Amino acid sequence: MAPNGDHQKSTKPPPSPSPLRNSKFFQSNMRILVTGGAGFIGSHLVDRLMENEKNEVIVADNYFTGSKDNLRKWIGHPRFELIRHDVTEPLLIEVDQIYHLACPASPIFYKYNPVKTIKTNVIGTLNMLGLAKRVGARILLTSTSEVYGDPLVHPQTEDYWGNVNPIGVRSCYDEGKRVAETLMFDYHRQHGIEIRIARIFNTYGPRMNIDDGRVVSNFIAQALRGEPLTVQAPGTQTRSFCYVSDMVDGLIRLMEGDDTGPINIGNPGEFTMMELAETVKELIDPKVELKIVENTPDDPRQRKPDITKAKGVLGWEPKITLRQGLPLMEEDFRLRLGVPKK
Ligand SMILES: NC(=O)c1ccc[n+]([C@@H]2O[C@H](COP(=O)([O-])OP(=O)(O)OC[C@H]3O[C@@H](n4cnc5c(N)ncnc54)[C@H](O)[C@@H]3O)[C@@H](O)[C@H]2O)c1
Ligand SMILES: O=C(O)[C@H]1O[C@H](OP(=O)(O)OP(=O)(O)OC[C@H]2O[C@@H](n3ccc(=O)[nH]c3=O)[C@H](O)[C@@H]2O)[C@H](O)[C@@H](O)[C@@H]1O
Repeated sequence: MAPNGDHQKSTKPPPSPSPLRNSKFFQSNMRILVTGGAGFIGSHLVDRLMENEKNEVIVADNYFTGSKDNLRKWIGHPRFELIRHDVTEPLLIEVDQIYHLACPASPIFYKYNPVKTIKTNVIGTLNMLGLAKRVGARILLTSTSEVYGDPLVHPQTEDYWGNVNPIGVRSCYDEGKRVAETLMFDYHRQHGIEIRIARIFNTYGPRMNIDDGRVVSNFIAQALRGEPLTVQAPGTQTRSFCYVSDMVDGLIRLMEGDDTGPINIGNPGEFTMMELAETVKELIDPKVELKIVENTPDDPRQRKPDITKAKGVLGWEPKITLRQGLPLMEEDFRLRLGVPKK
């Protein structure tokens, strides 16, 4: 073998660079983890994040209440990865931002296995904070208006500490989220982690599980099936409903802004459950009946966000009213239930 390799000279042209060199994969400059990204809000958030060609998105989800179907348009995309992962176990990856959504959100699901729900909120958030600390990522927690419990202040401002039953059937969720918020601030103060906390108020829209159990999805599915709308007693309890595209916009603004929060993100339009049922009835099927059924323990009697802080700090306010949002959700439910509009 000649050491100078002269006789090895080839007449072949040099190989062309790997096609990956020009692929979008290598241009990405923000790697974002979305835990719970196969769920309702998470999948809409992923859609929005993927619109930006500079983002690479990784979803970690255990599919308890979410589904791969919600992400089907991204599976196989070079800037997208989907991992079956339970956040109660540590996750070792390299990311720049973490949107931490993983947690069952519908009361029927979070009460199904309350010990698992509290583990998800506490150990899951601890694991994601550990990841944020190790790689220096900014982390956003989707907390909830349930941290205000059955509120004695109305509408709720962020400085209200809440009225929460620590030993009730909802505590795995509302106390779990309160501990998650505490952990976020302790990691921020002790380790300098960049944190963001959103207190989300009832959000609705396409892709909610049809049998999710939450009130808007229940009423729409019931109206389309011609079943009575189950208004839980007394029917005078209120909620304020935010359309999912407004919610995603608020979450991204919070992540990109400078304020740690907590910040209320929700639509201040407040309705009694009876008013919601009447609106769904009017829009979908005026012949459908309303049925008063028994309520569940500790159901908050009123809930409405004060969004002064979101307006001032994030320049955010919702754009879609309930009457505009319900038909968009109806359209999606009709498609999935196979009930065409007459
Ligand atoms: N939708 C709302 O009205 C609302 C209101 C307040 C707060 N939030 C919060 O927003 C987040 C998303 O809510 P959503 O309405 O999209 O609910 P969802 O149930 O549709 O989504 C939750 C997702 O988290 C996943 N998940 C649950 N436990 C997990 C675990 N241990 N490990 C990994 N993945 C897990 C589920 O499979 C699902 O994909 C939740 O944190 C919820 O508490 C939602
Ligand atoms: O926004 C929030 O912070 C929280 O709101 C909801 O919890 P909740 O408001 O109890 O949600 P629903 O189960 O949709 O109930 C809303 C109201 O509708 C009533 N309801 C529910 C279902 C039904 O069929 N009929 C009915 O009247 C309930 O009694 C309750 O008063 C979500 O499920 C939580 O994930 C979220 O964190």
